[in-house]
Amino acid sequence: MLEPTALPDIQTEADIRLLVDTFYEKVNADELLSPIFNTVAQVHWEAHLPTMYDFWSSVLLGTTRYQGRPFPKHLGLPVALPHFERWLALFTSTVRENFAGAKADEACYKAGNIARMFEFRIRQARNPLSIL
Ligand code: HEM
Repeated sequence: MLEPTALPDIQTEADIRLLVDTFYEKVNADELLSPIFNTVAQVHWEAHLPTMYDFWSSVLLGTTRYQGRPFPKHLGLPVALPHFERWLALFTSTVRENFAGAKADEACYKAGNIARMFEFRIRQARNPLSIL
């Protein structure tokens, strides 16, 4: 029987770029998320991808290149729970298809926490009484 090929963990900037590039390829092929990025927000990918390399490098490798505040950029988007569930499913599958190890687990865990937090804060901003 063939042994499955061992996947590397997320360790280098090249790994971060692979993660981000592969994830946004999936996003751009996704019928739910692609219109949000490409039609609604009209994302300038040449600028967005390097921002996302910086973000994930800061989150996972401890560099401090990302200095932004991501939540406000999401507040006005027409997104709700299904979009965040899809976003997380694509992110998690990207990680699991390319990496394995403690950092890969951490990437999925942190992405899930941030996605749930964004979804909650958007819902709360739209209907502040919902928390009562
Ligand atoms: C429904 C799910 C999501 C959608 C549709 C979405 C969409 C977007 C869009 C349209 C932008 C703006 C790009 C631009 O500046 O042109 C953006 C920026 C960004 N997003 Fe998301 N996003 C989602 C979830 C997330 C999650 C869960 C995270 C973190 C784990 C995240 C992290 C970021 C970051 C760091 C930026 C860059 C903000 C900046 O310019 O400083 N996004 N996103």
